[in-house]
Parts: sequence; structure tokens; C-alpha cells
Amino acid sequence: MTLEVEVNDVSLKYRRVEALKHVSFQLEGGKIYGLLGRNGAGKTSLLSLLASFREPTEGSIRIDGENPFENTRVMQNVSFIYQMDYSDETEKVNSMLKFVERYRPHFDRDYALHLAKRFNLPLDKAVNKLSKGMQSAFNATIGLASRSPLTIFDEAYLGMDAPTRDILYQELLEDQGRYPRTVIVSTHLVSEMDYLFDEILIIHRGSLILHEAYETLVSRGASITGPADEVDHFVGGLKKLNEQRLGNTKSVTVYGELSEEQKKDAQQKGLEVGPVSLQDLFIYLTGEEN
Ligand SMILES: Nc1ncnc2c1ncn2[C@@H]1O[C@H](COP(=O)(O)OP(=O)(O)OP(=O)(O)O)[C@@H](O)[C@H]1O
Repeated sequence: MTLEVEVNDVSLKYRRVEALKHVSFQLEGGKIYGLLGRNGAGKTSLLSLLASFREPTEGSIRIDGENPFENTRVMQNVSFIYQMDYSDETEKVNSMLKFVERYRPHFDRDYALHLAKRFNLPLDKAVNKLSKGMQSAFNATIGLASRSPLTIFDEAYLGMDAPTRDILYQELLEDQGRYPRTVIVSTHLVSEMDYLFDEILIIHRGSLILHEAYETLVSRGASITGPADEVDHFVGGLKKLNEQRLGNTKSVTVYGELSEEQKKDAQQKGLEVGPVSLQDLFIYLTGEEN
């Protein structure tokens, strides 16, 4: 089960800080959306509106066609996973999972236990005695096993080591394949997580500057690799995002789609043309000059 999300001209102010400015977009069900933005861009503010933690100052939000604020029917189908403060949480992992099951209509206990095992979560340990990374794994277990039609992960990987993050990504993809939902993932680990995303949203200084399919976005640039002097000659006049050199071999990432003629020219010169990385595009699009 999935939910459609509609954000219409939403602004959010915290006293004098304008955290979101006239943000509009629509999300279809069944996809994984990557939400990217630099520190303070407004990602958590946007996600907390979708999770009904607060109301927009202006504009409207519709989840499954309804205003989600104080709307129990809609909100029981939305999970918002973020780094919670568990310092006073003395309940054990097991009993917390049982508690969550009571108010999550799609919760799958067997899957939660499978995840707890994969994450090496001790079921009989108090949640406030878990390490930071384990608390994140506990949150991720709830987020995945709830199978909420709208599932939101706000930097859900914080404190997890690389193998644990890898388990999270594998489980997210596999379970999304079995039980499609609408998933929004905010992250700073762009190059590590890019393969998870169907569509990308980039928020910059409170404004949504881009919402595109991942494939379309990465076709907006190219990497050119080959002998340094040939590469330099080829990319002269193109917008360079990044360059690397190893001996006489150089690789330059450029912004802008190459024409068929340019691609043929590159081939004739023995240059290799590859895709651009989401990370390079993200750095460029949210750079100081933009
Ligand atoms: N409770 C609050 N009161 C006042 N200002 C706030 C509050 N929460 C966030 N802000 C401000 O709103 C802006 C957006 O913050 P937000 O936390 O949404 O950014 P973010 O993109 O999630 O950042 P990060 O990647 O660093 O977590 C920032 O300028 C921040 O200082």
C-alpha cells in the first residue's frame, strides 16, 4: 500500500527564520525519493511537516488527498524515523517493538525479529543502554517493519557502521520490492546511497531547486576520461564540475548533456564517456555560487 503526497506552495517560518519558501511537489506511490540538501537547507523542517509534527505557515499538504494534521486515519499510515533521544527510555527492545505493533496497522512482527537479528540487536536490553548506532538500527527496524504506506527516514543511518548501513540499504530495497510504499530518505551520504533512489529532490536555502528522476538527472552531465591533453582539449568550453588525474590519464566531469556529435568525437579521439555521479551534480547545484 502506498500514499500519494502533495505539497502546495508551502512555507515555514520559525519566528524570524524562513526555513521553507514556497515549496511545491507531488510524490507518487511505490517509489524511493532521495531528499538532498546542505546543512540547514530545510530537509528536517519539510519532513516534520509531512509527519504532522507541525503545520506550515503558508500553503497546504495533502497525504492521500487529506490534510494530515491531527488526522489519525492518515497518520497511522505514516512513519517518521529520525534520531530520537532515548536517554530516558528504560523499556527493553522487545517490549518497545510490541508497543509499536499496537499502533502500526501494517507492522510485521516476524520481519521485525528478522531485522533485529540481522542488526544484532539484543532484544532483552533497555533501549537507553544501546549504543548510538544500535539505537539507529532499532529505529530502522521499526521504520521497515511498520511497512507504513508513507515511510520517512531522516538521516536514519546516524552512528551506524558501514556494514550495518549496508544491511539497512539491502533490506530497504528488498522489502520495498515485496511491499511497495512511498519512501522518502534524507541523507548526506549521497555517493553511498544514490543507487537506492528512483527520484531526487534537492532543497537549497529553503527552496526546492530540483525534482527529477535519478536517471534523467545523471544524464545532465558526463565524465570524460583519457590522455590528459586530449581530455583538456575536449572539455575546453564545457562547464567542469570535477577533475582527477593519475599519471597521464585524466578524468573530467562536465555539466550539460553531450550531443551525439560530441559523443562521436570523443569516441574517435579514444576518450571514454561515462555517467556523472549524483554527488558531483549535488555539489555543483548547491555550491556557493548557486
Ligand atoms: N526549532 C527551530 N527553531 C528555529 N529555527 C529552526 C528550528 N529548526 C530548524 N531551524 C532553522 O531552519 C533552517 C532549516 O533547518 P533544518 O533542520 O530543516 O535543515 P536540514 O536541511 O535538516 O539541516 P541538516 O542537514 O543540518 O540536518 C535552519 O536555518 C535552522 O537553523
